[in-house]
Amino acid sequence: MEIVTDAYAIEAKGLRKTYGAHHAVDGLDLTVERGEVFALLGPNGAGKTTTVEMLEGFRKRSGGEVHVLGVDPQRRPLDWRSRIGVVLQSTGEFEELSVQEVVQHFAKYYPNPARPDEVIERVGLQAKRKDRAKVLSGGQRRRLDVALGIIGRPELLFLDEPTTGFDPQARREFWDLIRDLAAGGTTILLTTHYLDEAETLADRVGVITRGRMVAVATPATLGGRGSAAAKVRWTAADGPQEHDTDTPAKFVADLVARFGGEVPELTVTRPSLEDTYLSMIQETA
Ligand SMILES: Nc1ncnc2c1ncn2[C@@H]1O[C@H](COP(=O)(O)OP(=O)(O)OP(=O)(O)O)[C@@H](O)[C@H]1O
Repeated sequence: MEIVTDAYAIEAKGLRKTYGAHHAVDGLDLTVERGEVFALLGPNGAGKTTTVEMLEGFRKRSGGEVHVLGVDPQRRPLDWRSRIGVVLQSTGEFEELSVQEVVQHFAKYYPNPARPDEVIERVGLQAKRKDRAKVLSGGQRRRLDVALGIIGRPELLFLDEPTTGFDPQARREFWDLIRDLAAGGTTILLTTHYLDEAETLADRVGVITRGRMVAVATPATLGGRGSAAAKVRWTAADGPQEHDTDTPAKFVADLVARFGGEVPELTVTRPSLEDTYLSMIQETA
């Protein structure tokens, strides 16, 4: 089927990458709407980075059709590259330059860059402006990577495991930054192993196993999660109790009536995104 070129930020059909006999990406389909935040999930070695690097134009595909902002990424025209921001899994360049110098240097590659000082502040590195890149901690280095990804005001931002090594507060601050960018209309494709990150940030998630997209849904509905039975837990005279039900409100109302008031240690839960993801991965393994 012919791809309609400019309707989506990303459209890939039957995407393939083989290394010798190994099918790292094996006929993967992916559509990302403009303005959407899309998270790619999947176990180690599933093919997420290979997919993202083919979409960025850094790796040649072995097969399939791809359009990113209406362009075949393998062509990588200059004006297209300036519309895209990339945060790779790890970078180790420019060790001797200061944070400010690195960001200023990268700003020069773009026709309409953001102000370097503003970007440094947005990623929370203002106190480290004058420090050389090589003395930054792992999490600070990652923030610098993110700064370089957004300095060109990209329409589409690729983030490969962006918050690995972040402390909890830095992760929250990063999430705020991503929400800001998304609110400003930036399309974002990220890979992550943190299910809470996917749940908080993503409009939709896609699960990749063995080079194939096995599910695409909103975080709330992945794997039938939205309609899964609720688990009610409480403590009775003879110890902890639990019960699975499709009608938790009615079940809890009956419990309250039975107890004649408060039910000790009452909780009602649905499967977390992590529960759903893990059972999905086991099924397709
Ligand atoms: N240059 C390469 N040569 C040969 N095999 C490769 C190459 N790059 C990746 N692979 C293989 O392709 C598969 C997919 O790797 P990829 O890095 O895309 O996985 P991933 O889903 O990003 O994993 P992770 O979550 O660990 O980052 C793996 O089996 C990997 O060993």
